[in-house]
Amino acid sequence: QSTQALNYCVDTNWLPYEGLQDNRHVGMSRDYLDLISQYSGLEFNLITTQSWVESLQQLQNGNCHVTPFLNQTVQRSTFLDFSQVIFKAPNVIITHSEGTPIPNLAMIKTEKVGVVKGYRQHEHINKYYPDVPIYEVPTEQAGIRLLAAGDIDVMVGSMHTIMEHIQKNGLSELRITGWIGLDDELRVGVIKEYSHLVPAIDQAIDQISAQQHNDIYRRWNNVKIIKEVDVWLTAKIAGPILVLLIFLLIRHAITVRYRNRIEEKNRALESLQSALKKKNDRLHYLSTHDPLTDLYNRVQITAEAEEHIKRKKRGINECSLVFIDIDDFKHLNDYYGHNVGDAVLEQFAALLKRCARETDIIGRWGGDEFVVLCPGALSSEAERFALRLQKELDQAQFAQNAMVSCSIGLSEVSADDSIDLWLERADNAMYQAKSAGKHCIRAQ
Ligand SMILES: Nc1nc2c(ncn2[C@@H]2O[C@H](COP(=O)(O)OP(=O)(O)OP(=O)(O)O)[C@@H](O)[C@H]2O)c(=O)[nH]1
Repeated sequence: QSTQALNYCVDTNWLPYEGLQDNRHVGMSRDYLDLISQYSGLEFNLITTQSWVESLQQLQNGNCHVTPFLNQTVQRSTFLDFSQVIFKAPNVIITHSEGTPIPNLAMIKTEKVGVVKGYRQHEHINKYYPDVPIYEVPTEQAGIRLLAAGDIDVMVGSMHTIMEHIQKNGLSELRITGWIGLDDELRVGVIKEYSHLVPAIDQAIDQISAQQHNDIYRRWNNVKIIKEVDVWLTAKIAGPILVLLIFLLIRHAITVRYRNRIEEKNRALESLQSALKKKNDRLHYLSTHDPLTDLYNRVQITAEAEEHIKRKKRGINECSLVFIDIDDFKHLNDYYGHNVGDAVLEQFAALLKRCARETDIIGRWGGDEFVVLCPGALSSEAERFALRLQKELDQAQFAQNAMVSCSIGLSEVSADDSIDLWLERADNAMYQAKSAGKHCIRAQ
């Protein structure tokens, strides 16, 4: 093993084979050179250049002693000796997917073919296809872009590096359509002055295992770039969908918020409506009922009586009116007090309800006066009710054991009646009862 240090140059832009990134040597040739150094003991110092053409010049003028990954050509053999082949891959033809696919260089007539300046495909085409019009490009990447832009018709290059450029630049419109009849057979090139080192390099290459070859290939030809392109494409498709989704989510959230608010307001409105209905019902009740006894008031009794006069006029049915006045109520009030008077009025109303039929209409006319309308009843039937009432009253027990009696006037509705006349007759009858000593019944 030798410990000799050698300067080396590389192609600056030929990934995944090799390239310079931040003036550091990267790519497959970097891994191979490390293994060769490890197995041969040779040391390699990178001389940075701006391009492959400059690297070739440095090799020609002796500043660079070695280049790790290049094809052997007649011209290059004039100043370099070559190791055995380290890596092999086809050189391919690339066209635009919309153009005619070109499987080999013999098919080319007038198409402009891009070839990287200084690459050995130049020598190959000149030698075997002298009529093909060559268009020199500075790098494979530049050539690929010119092809995508339609400035050249065909590009030739190394399969792996070309694929890397296509994927990296997202140029999915380009296709590999053929083979130029040439393979990359990449070797270490050593300038003539150091050609005695070639056997040591060959021995080192022999020691590189199949597994190590595989690992290097995989490391530099993985699908990382494709994944990046996929991510970009996915973002392009998913971006608008995401924006739309966010818009729909925001709209949904706003709609839900407003719907909740409206529902809240509706609930408040419903509760207000229900409270209003209760109040209206209460108002209606108060306008038709007496609050102390819960019986109909004078207004409602009058309306009901008028209805029965109309029915009588139409000959539908009879109706009798029972006018009731509690006897000596003033005295009861004076003796027991107004509260007891109220209690007696309530108890009297309850007694009326008990004695009356379900169809009878009972009301408080005012003060200690009550009216019962007995639909369908003739005066005689109304009298039976009045007698039942007097009897119940005699047996009833009132607050403070107060003695309560009443005078009752009856009148049957006639077809000529007005409400005043009908009431007047009943009232007169009641006064007759009073005049007769109270606690009795009279009819008119
Ligand atoms: N406690 C109470 N007393 C009332 C109410 N409304 C009227 N009164 C009283 O009832 C009494 C009615 O008396 P009057 O109509 O003068 O006659 P009376 O004492 O019953 O005598 P007669 O009718 O001749 O039997 C009055 O003193 C009224 O003040 C009431 O809601 N509660």
